[in-house]
Amino acid sequence: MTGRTPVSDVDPFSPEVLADPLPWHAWLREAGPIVFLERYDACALGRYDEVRATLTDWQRFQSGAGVGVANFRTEPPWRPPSLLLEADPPHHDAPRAVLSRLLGPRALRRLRQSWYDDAEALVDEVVRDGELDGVTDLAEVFPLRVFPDAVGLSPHGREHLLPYGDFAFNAFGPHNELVQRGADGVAEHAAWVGDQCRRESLAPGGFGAQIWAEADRGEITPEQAPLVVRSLLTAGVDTTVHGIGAVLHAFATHPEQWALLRERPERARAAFDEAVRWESPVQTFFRTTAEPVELGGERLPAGTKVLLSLASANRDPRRWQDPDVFDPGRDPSGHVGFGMGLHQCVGQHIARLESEALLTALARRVTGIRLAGRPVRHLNNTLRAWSSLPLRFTTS
Ligand code: HEM
Ligand SMILES: O=C(O)c1ccc(-c2ccccn2)cc1
Repeated sequence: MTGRTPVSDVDPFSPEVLADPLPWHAWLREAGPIVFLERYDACALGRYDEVRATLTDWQRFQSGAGVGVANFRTEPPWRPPSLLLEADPPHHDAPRAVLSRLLGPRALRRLRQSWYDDAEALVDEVVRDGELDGVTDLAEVFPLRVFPDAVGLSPHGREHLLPYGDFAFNAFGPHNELVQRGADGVAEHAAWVGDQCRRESLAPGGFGAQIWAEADRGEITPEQAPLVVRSLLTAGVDTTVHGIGAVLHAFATHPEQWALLRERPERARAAFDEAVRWESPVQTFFRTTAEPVELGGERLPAGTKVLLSLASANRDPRRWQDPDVFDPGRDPSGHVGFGMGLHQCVGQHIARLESEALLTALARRVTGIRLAGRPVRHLNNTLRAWSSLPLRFTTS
């Protein structure tokens, strides 16, 4: 690195930064277009333009060496790499085409009414005047009620899903205390997840069975099918739980916005995207340079790990007006909370439908939503999450 690139020994994965990353994001954006992180022998990008440009340049900034700190070329991954997330074209193409087809807007019209009904039922169950926990009573309950059924998973053992995903998202970071603490139980969670990916385990008609049917049609191979199912179980649970936690926290801290949502419940979808921009449930991940590249005025050798801070980019004042304001009335399109480009989240429509169904059911019944105590963070190397969100509801 030449002297021009600011060098930092900050640890973006330290408990202090994970608990409150905003000062780190502000420093990163102001330090320059690119910063060298001594501790991880990696570069870091915090500005919207550089993050977006890197995400949309899959040829030079690749995923095949892993999208975490670890470089799969030099150290073995903890599990067989994802056929989507940790793959580049051409290998990425067929698995991606399969999930794009199965998880696209057309496919979700089939689920819409039943997810709306399930959201109404859950709200009727838990919501009454008084207090509840937005995480343990709503954000963790609704996705785990509707998504495993849509995939076709066994009703037994679903408690493995959240800790498995939590470990997977921690594992994109360094082997710190969060990873070490999760390592003890992951084998049992991974065993259950792996078993659920077998054709025989999956209920007919679910996403899992549909993936196996795609293998029968030759769209992917039978060897790939279980790993494509595993992608849904890894990426499709913790993300939506914390996305819903984020939007509930956003409204609880902006009660005037809840009143506006009740007037126009069709705005629920846009409000969720604004919460994904504002909070960025997925904070960071990496790319690896495939060749020497120029970035931010610096020349990076091939094999350089580049940290992309989605959260910092989503609050970059160079791109967003009043970026730190949660404003469901703004146009959030272009946010990088679901990524951008080739690897952009293939499950984003699922996430939007889950959140929209729950928010719409709540908006119908809940006239006021406020914090009823101090929320408690759940620390993870990649995810921005709450472990507890005390809320007070008033109902109509
Ligand atoms: C609020 C919820 C969610 C957020 C914030 C989120 C975020 C993201 C992001 C940022 C990426 C890009 C990763 C990269 O570029 O390396 C991604 C990819 C992906 N997501 Fe999501 N996601 C969410 C929900 C889901 C759901 C519900 C599913 C499955 C049903 C899912 C499945 C995937 C898969 C398979 C990929 C890899 C796509 C590829 O590499 O082509 N995600 N997600
Ligand atoms: O295919 C998988 O197993 C998988 C897919 C996507 C993710 C992911 C990573 C970073 C940000 C959001 N999603 C994780 C796992």
